[in-house]
Amino acid sequence: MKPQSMKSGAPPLCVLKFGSSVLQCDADYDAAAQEVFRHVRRGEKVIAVVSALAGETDALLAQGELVGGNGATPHAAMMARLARVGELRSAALMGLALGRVGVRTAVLDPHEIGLEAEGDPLDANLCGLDNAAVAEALSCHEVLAVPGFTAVHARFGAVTLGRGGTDLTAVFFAARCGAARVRLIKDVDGVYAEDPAENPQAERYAELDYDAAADVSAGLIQPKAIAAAKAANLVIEIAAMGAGEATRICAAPARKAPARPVRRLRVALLGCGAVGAGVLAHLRSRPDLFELNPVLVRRPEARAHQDGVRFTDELGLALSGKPDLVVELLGGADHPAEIMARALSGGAHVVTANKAALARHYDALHAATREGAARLAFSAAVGGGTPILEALEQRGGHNGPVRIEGVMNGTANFLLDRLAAGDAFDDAVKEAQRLGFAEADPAADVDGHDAADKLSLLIRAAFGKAVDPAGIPKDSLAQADPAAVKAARADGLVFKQIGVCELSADGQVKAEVRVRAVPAQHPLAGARNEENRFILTCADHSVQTLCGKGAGRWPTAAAVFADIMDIHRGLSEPEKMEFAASEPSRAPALLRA
Ligand SMILES: NC(=O)c1ccc[n+]([C@@H]2O[C@H](COP(=O)([O-])OP(=O)(O)OC[C@H]3O[C@@H](n4cnc5c(N)ncnc54)[C@H](O)[C@@H]3O)[C@@H](O)[C@H]2O)c1
Ligand SMILES: N[C@@H](CCO)C(=O)O
Repeated sequence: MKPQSMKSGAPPLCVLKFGSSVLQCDADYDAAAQEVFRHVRRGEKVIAVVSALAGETDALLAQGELVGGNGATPHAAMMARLARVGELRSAALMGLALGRVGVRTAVLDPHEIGLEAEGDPLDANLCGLDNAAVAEALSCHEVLAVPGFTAVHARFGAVTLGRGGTDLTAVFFAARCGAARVRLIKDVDGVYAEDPAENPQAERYAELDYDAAADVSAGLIQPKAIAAAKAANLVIEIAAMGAGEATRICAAPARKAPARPVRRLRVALLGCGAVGAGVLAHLRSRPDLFELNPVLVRRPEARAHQDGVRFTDELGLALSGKPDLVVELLGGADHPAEIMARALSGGAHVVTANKAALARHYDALHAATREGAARLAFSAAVGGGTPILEALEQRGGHNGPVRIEGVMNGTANFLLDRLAAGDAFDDAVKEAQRLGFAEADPAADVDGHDAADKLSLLIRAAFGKAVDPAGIPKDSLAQADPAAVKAARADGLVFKQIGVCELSADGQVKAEVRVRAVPAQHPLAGARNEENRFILTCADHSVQTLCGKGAGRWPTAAAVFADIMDIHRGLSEPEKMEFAASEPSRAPALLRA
């Protein structure tokens, strides 16, 4: 296979393959989306190659056998058409799961990207890909989700690539598109000398060469995929969902990985509202990694029983037993800041989405991280599921950002959209509250305070300067005339709440939150509903635009949980830190003492 790199200067491309061993039920698409999001927030573009849900291909083949076999030999090409249905469905489900998080995703079937195969209809080999179609999809989406296992055949139409063929699809995409990484995600954390299900003492490889991998990984990796990787001199990683470490299959002698028991972190979750409930669901999906303290809520008696989850209204109980990690999702500013500072100086790591507390108590919280040698992570505090803080970290240093302009409050954007559609202001506010976008006091959204808090965090991250959010001039949406907002459409204008901050050559920072009409072609004009959009301008005049869902349970919980997983990986897998150093930068909001 001849690699054809994506355009130079483009973000690194990563191919992730999700096999049936990690797609056991519908809820697993959520975990897979979280895994994809982890790479997206590092600034990578992702091709997600998916298998069918576990058991689905067998069920389809059995059905085909019953209908077309039954004493006769079923028609191979017909069987291939039937067998691929599970993957087509799975790619669409993956797209839906990513859409919930707010990651811009294209789902394309083989005929839409010229993915061609030749040979036996049930055991075909890949031979062609329309690189331009892939590049186009990735130019306006962060993720391209494609079905594995199936391709287009000149004679038979649709064919399949043999059992385990999704591995081959992933390797083929990586080789043809010049991916920086191809990771096959399995239900084991790498390749072992023997099947660890049969021998729990079996040793895991850190690295091994293609031929040795083909010998020991029968049943785990499709042999055709290993051969294709060898021919393309491509490193394949075999890893578990959420893991940092992987077995690397490459042209290197075999090397075993040191045994490293996975550490379960004790987590104190404070707050179980719009965001907290989403984070609780994520934490509960990984009982192997997290042990939950009683969750802090206002009315524990009103909580429906959830297996294994206890609720409390006592802060002391929620923080009992020296938790490793405190997740603060209460809202408010001063009280949560006090709780976080105490936890940090006591050595617990903290993850929060609370921009109000961070903007007001930034220095005190950072002093506490140093005191307790703990980490404070807050990716969700700006942009919700839009990784703007990560992008700033990645673009830091010489020629870093000098101007940031954006739609950074999802509720305000939602309200302006509703006004433009003719809805009444109060009804629109109620709807934003129902959807979990608005702050406990929606005046924070309406009057620009929330956007000002976010600007102050962006200014810290981009320019390293302290700006009091109270001193940032702001317009209130309440002053916008609903009739004018609605009428603007006819003139090709769209009203937006826009936050801007700019660093001048003499080191001064200017910031403001304005409600103004912009032309429909303006890059911020297209932000719909709770979407956030940011335009970063760097000192070298390069411009980057980021989009995503800026508010709501799932996008925000995804960012919070991604911070939690980063902390877990950092604590459990020291080797990962070395590994990460050669990768694009990690979450910026992850501060280390
Ligand atoms: N909702 C979003 O889209 C979003 C996005 C990004 C950041 N955030 C931030 O995340 C945090 C949580 O937001 P949310 O939307 O989930 O708010 P929410 O009001 O839905 O949830 C907060 C929960 O904490 C509980 N709580 C507050 N104080 C408490 C106390 N002293 N004891 C026990 N329970 C208490 C509340 O009863 C509520 O259930 C806020 O800081 C918010 O600014 C929210
Ligand atoms: N209320 C905030 C939540 C996300 O920070 C918003 O609507 O943007």
